[in-house]
This record gives sequence, C-alpha cells and structure tokens, in this order.
Amino acid sequence: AQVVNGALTRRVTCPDGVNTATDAACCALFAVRDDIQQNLFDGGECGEDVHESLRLTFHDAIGISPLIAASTGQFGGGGADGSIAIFEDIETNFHANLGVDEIIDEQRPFIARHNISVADFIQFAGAIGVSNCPGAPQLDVFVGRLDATQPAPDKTVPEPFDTVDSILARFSDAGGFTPEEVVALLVSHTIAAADHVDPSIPGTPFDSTPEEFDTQFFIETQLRGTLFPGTGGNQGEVESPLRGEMRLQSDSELARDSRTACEWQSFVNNQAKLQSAFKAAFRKMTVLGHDESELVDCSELVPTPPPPSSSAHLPAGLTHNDIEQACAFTPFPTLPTDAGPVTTVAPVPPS
Ligand code: HEM
Ligand SMILES: [Ca+2]
Ligand SMILES: [Mn+2]
Repeated sequence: AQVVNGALTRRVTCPDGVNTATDAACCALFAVRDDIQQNLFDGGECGEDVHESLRLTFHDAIGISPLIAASTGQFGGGGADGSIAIFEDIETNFHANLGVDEIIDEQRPFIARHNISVADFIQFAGAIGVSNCPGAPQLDVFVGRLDATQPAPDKTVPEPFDTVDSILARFSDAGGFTPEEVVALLVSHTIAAADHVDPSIPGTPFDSTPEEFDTQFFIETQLRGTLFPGTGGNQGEVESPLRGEMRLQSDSELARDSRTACEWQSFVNNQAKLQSAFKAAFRKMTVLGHDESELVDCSELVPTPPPPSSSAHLPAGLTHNDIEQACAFTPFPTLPTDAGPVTTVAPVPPS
C-alpha cells in the first residue's frame, strides 16, 4: 500500500515483478507502452505515427449513431470498439477514412504480440503518443472495452466539406457533445497534417508547429486565407495564410460560426485551457459506446508530456490586421509577431 495525495491506495505487484499498478488489469500495459514508444513512435517522438494514431482514436470512437440506427433499423456502430481495425476491409473504404489503413496496418503487429483488445489498444496508443508532444495534457487511459463484432456504418465520420450544422449534429448524435466540446476535440488539429486532401503535397500541416501541442492552430486558422499550399479546387480545403500550411474548410467555418467562434478564439494563448478542455473531451470520446464506470482507469501509465517550447505568436510577416475577427464579444488577443522572413511551413516527414 502507498500513500497518494493523502489517501491510502493499495497497489498490486505485476506479474513482471517490476511494476506496480492500482489495478491488475493495468499490468499488461507497461510492456505495450514500452514497445510502442520504442518501435511505433521512434523512441518517443511526436511525429506522423503519433498524429495518425490520434486521428485513429477519433475515427474508431465516433463510429456510433443512434440516429442512423433509428432511421435504418440497422446497427449504428459501437463507438470505441476497434471496429475500424477489425473490419478494416469495410470501414477504410468509407470516404472519410481515407488514409487510416496506413496506421491500422502499422499498429496490427503490436496488438498481435500483446494481451490487449483492439479497442483498448487504439485508444491507448493515441494517449501514449500524444504524451510525446510538447505542451500536451496527460490524457486518461481506460481499459476493458469489448471488441466489435460488427462494423460501424458509413457516414459517422465528419468530412472537411460538411457544414457546421451537420458537424455539430453528428457530434451531438454520437455522444451528446456540445459545440464547446467539438471545438475542444479539434485541439487535436494542432498536431496534424493532411496526406489526402491535396495528394500533390502529402504531410501538409494545419498549423506551423505540427510537433507541438500548442495554441498556434487557433491563431493561424483565424488569419485571412490568401493562398493554396498546393493546387486549388480540392474538396474540403480553403485558402490558408502561410505557404506550406493547409486549412480545412470545416476548421475555417468552425472558427467563424457564431456558435463556435468565441470558443475557438478562447484557446488562443491559453495553454491551460487547451490542455484541460482537450483532456476532458478526449476522455468522453474514448469511452463512446461504453459505460466508463465499468472500465478500469490506467491513466497512471501515461507519461508526463514535455512543456511547450514556444509561446503564442503571429507567424513572421503577419500582423493583427491579418486576423479575421469572428467572435462578436471579445477582441482577438494581442500577440507578438515572430521575427524573421515570412513563415513557410515545412511538411511533416513521413515515417
Ligand atoms: C469536424 C471534425 C473533423 C474533421 C472534418 C476532420 C478532418 C480531418 C482531415 C480531412 C484530415 C486530413 C487527413 C489526410 O488527408 O491525411 C484530418 C487529420 C487529422 N485529424 Fe481530423 N477531423 C475532425 C476532427 C478530429 C478529431 C475530433 C480528432 C481527434 C480527437 C482529429 C484528429 C486528427 C489528426 C491527429 C489528424 C492528422 C493525421 C496526420 O497527421 O496524419 N480530427 N482531420
Ligand atoms: Ca501545433
Ligand atoms: Mn499522415
């Protein structure tokens, strides 16, 4: 037994004889964690495999729809149940899942050599991966999900060309997410790049710091769009403010819609809120289709992420005048402009 925060907590010694845990169900995760950190995330980086593992947590979990079930009489999906990998042949053919086959195939051998359900592994890998990103919150981890026996239906994953109405309705249907929680989930796009929106420029990030879990995404999506980083005319893409940076139409609209704009702006230069809001929304997302009280909390396995290494700024070459103010109630925060030549964003290298 050990005293944690003044409370007496009983810990079990794991079969490996080395680790201890608050619940024996967490013991198997130590080896999984060490294996993926070393061999999936290249020794603890916040690179493409982490970004894709985070995207995968979403595409699995959001596969649940009481509305589809009611209107079709068919199974509406089981949420975070591993279906995206178990029924890879079906779900990766859904248009919104373009590209997720890559990380599913990379994760598959790790699942095979450990004692963990597919559903738990997908959410665990996302949480561990994010802990490599400077500025990230320490995400929660739960285990005990049963694996899917049926695929999720198509149309549960939002597309970048969907309207704000349809995006908010989809998240509400999937798990009762509020517009504020939808904005919080989109914090994820601070460590993100697109391979398939404009296939001529794979690895094009959504902000200038795709390896940092910072607030730049919320700053840069509020700047006036002036260019396409590659070709124009791609479905779901609108003009971005920086060479090498991509803006999704959905992110652009959420940043400017009266229902979400003030919440979007509230993350600018607010690292503490960014962390706490994402942590809470992610937790809710990762247990979709389950009753959290029936799962085991293994959050103690998640490493403490490094602190953010840069502070909120306008990219070099841009000023406050380039902000498209969308929140009607609070002015956009005043930020310093980075020194130096106009920012060009480098692609995220493929892993
Ligand atoms: C309105 C909701 C959302 C839309 C329309 C959307 C759309 C997209 C699109 C189109 C991409 C680029 C995929 C590619 O071309 O490679 C992407 C990437 C990504 N998304 Fe989302 N997304 C949404 C919400 C989320 C949520 C809730 C999460 C996680 C909690 C998430 C995590 C990511 C990550 C981490 C990437 C980067 C993947 C990489 O760098 O390889 N997204 N998203
Ligand atoms: Ca970032
Ligand atoms: Mn990618």
